[in-house]
Amino acid sequence: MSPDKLQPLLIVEDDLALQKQIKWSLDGFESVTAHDRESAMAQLRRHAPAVVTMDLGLPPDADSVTEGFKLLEQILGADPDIKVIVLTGQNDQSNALKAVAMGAYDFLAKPFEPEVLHLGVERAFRLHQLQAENKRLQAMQTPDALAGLLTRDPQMLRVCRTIEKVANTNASVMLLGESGTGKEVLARGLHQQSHRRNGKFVAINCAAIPENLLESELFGYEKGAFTGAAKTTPGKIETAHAGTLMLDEIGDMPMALQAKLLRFLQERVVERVGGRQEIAVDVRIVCATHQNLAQCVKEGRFREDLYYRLAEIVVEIPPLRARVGDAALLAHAFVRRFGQEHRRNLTLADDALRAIEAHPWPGNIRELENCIKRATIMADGHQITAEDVGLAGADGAEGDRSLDLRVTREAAEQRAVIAALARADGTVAKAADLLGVSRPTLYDLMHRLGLKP
Ligand SMILES: Nc1ncnc2c1ncn2[C@@H]1O[C@H](COP(=O)(O)OP(=O)(O)OP(=O)(O)O)[C@@H](O)[C@H]1O
Repeated sequence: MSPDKLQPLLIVEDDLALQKQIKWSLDGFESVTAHDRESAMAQLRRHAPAVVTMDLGLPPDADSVTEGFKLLEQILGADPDIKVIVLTGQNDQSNALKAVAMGAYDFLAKPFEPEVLHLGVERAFRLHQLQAENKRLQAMQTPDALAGLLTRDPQMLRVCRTIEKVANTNASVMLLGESGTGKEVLARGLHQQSHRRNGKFVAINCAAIPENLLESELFGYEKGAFTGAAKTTPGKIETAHAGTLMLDEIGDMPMALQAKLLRFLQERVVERVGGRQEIAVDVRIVCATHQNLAQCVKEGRFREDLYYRLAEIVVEIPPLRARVGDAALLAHAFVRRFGQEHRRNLTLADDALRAIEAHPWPGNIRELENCIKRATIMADGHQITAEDVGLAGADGAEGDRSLDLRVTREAAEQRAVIAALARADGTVAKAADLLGVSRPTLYDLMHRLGLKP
């Protein structure tokens, strides 16, 4: 099923005779029409066209191009992938060029040959379809370095894409997410994906180390710098030279050390405790926290200047309860992993799956992992039951986000397909049964939604 078959052409033209003529010359395409900016935007919301042809001179002032340019801006603001073909007056090349500079796909001077218009529209549809296909394919892939990270949730897949995109830059990355959401997995993935960095991945948990030791852990110390400093020891920053340093729970870093870290980020040199020599270090910093750092800044518990140094790219990681279908997907994977470890062939019973899907998982993936580990030990037979996972049912009521029927319908379809595939552990025939559709229909849906089994 091609999405462009569902996405029509929108013809915006205030001269009704000309509108008819354009529609007629493009009768091979499914089309809808509009005569001014307001009706064009209403049609855009209703039909999500892939291609738009538009006149620049639109009412209330059809002799000027003001409304046309406003409309062009609004269309591309709503969806930059829409291909807009601008129809201009005979000697209006400057406006045509301005439209293209604003992002229009092409222009055509009136009066135009119907065949030329037909060809332009056809090419625009083809390009739109190719780009959409490309996007779908990209969205389907979790980057190799993140191969251990399981997800089918669109928001989490976007997080993976961001990690992949920023990997080969030097930008500092801040990972924000609840405990157990996979911040360390992502930080390691970022490091592995970064081909420029052939040094080590070094992680330090700022909350787990007593304040007086954190400085020497980070910056290292010279022999004799303090009692017990028996030999010169490089710090974590130095150890991560040419690699990546992960500062976990950065929100817990004491103020005095925040100042020292800021100095390092500005000057990119470290001085070991008790040392006088400045050592240049090239390191990519990834920090993570479950705290609301912006709030910590407001409350004066975290330095604002350090925050901006660290937060060049901020990545928000959704909690497990907000990821569509991931609880079941991960549960199946953990059952396989722990089953193999214990040499047992185990599967999840339906009641266990339903309990897993309904649970809010405050401890996120780590909690789920532990829960399945325990359940694989508790299970008597080949099936893990709801009792083995030890979860009380909960209702997963959700807030309603959008009232746009098309968007809501598509979102509902996507959630149902992802959830069915997850519950069926990727078996398409079983997922089709759960959804009450045929297998080919499900394949079509998966293709359209960019989902793999
Ligand atoms: N998407 C995922 N697929 C598979 N395993 C995952 C995924 N996300 C996290 N895990 C696993 O869950 C556990 C917790 O992940 P991780 O330590 O990265 O979380 P975290 O956010 O850094 O937690 P904390 O804030 O408590 O340090 C790890 O064992 C990790 O391998």
